Amino acid sequence: MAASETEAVEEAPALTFIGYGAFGEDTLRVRMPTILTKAIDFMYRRLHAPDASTATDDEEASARRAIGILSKLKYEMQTGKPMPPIEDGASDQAAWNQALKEAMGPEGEPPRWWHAPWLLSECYMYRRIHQACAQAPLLADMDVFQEAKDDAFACSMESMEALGAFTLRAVDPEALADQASRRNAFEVMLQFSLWGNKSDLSLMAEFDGRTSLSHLQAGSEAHLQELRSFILQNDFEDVWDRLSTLAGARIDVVLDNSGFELFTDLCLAHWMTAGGYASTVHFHGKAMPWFVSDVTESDLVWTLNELGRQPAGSALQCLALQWKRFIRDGTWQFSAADGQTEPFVMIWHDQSLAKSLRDTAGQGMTGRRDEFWTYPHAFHQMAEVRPQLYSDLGQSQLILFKGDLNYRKLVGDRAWSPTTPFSKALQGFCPAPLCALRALKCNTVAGLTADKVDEAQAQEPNFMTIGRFAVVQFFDPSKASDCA
Ligand SMILES: O=P(O)(O)OC[C@H]1O[C@](O)(CO)[C@@H](O)[C@@H]1O
Ligand SMILES: [Mn+2]
Repeated sequence: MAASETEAVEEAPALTFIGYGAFGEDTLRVRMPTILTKAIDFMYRRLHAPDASTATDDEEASARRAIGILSKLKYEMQTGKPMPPIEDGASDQAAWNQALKEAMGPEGEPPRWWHAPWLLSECYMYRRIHQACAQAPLLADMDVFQEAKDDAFACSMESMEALGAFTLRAVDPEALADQASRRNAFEVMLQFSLWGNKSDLSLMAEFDGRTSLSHLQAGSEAHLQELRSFILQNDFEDVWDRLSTLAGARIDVVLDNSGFELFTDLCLAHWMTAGGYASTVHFHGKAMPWFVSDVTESDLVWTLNELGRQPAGSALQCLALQWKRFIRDGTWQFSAADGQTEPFVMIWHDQSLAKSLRDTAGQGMTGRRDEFWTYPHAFHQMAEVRPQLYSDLGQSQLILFKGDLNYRKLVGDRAWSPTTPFSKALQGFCPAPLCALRALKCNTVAGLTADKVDEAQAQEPNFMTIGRFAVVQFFDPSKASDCA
């Protein structure tokens, strides 16, 4: 039972969105325009790449138009202009424009940059980047953040090798035969997945994921011990108790960042599968490039293929082969199969595997991505806005939510008192037992004890936004009265 559940709890204040504050101001004033500039630069280089020389005049014109659209978007963002509706006719357009409508001013004026809630504003920028790319054939299936993702991946090889070797040892039947080593392995892998969240590219300058990753690789388990003191609420025992009850269950992982964090999540999923806790793992990725480093299905395929290209017999190559087997036999599915969204077929770069996977079509070959994960909505709105996804998640026996943005949506990005119980901050979102694994990068948090808040504040006044503190927070709806 998380400590804050037992503490006397003051009533949550009026539910207002978190203010921008210093960090939010920095995000809107510096980070987001920088990200837009890098996206524009990518588009410009794509337009002038050698293979674009065969582009038709129309294709060139639409790519130039995309650059113009993002340049205008940057001007609008920096001068507090209105945020116009989404108009590319995509399947998520209605949901997006409803969210924008709900953010209108008291006189019905459209939402404006700097005045609309931070969560909506930041999500909206990425949705507008997608809209600009979608109208240009030269850019339509490109990821404007791909280069940043590839760089981060290359810098993580040593950390991945360390964790990869640990994972192979942990999934060995001998290791799995011993309950104590199971518990230790789970604690280590859960922490790797937690701290893997520090490597998030939308923060680029703030804290270089690479340095924090190098810590993880240097004497990794010893270093995890040091990092433990930065976990402000650690419900590990609750999560371990829950996992220990599972056999052949469905476990869901709502992914966050590609690169090292994705690798830590796949290692953890592998261990939970090999340990018999899960017979299927559903991974939920993003339907478009999102917050620079979030996982799209092409990131997932690229990562598996990149790992598969490592030296034969290396830990990374062995893991990649096993993970592709999990996909082929349907043990691992990607994103929720809610029947409502178009299926995507895993496109594999190495044709041999593609052929064998095509031969076993239907066996884990298709997954479904759900567009809800790239809406601006808080998760307590899911049951109403995306009922099929909510009921699909209800089939899960444990859902892991990775990262800061997912956490913000779990607690509605509200200005909670940090000691408000996590269960209350979820505002009725409880499809299944869930665990949030989050490095704090934004000024909203719930479920902490007053002592821990005081301690963190004394240590670091900006503890909520510097990305050095984290939470492992568990919630089991069967133990709560107010579940939807
Ligand atoms: O990848 P994560 O952990 O979700 O972090 C994304 C976070 O970074 C920020 O974009 C800060 O720039 C936050 O607004 C957002 O919640
Ligand atoms: Mn992210």
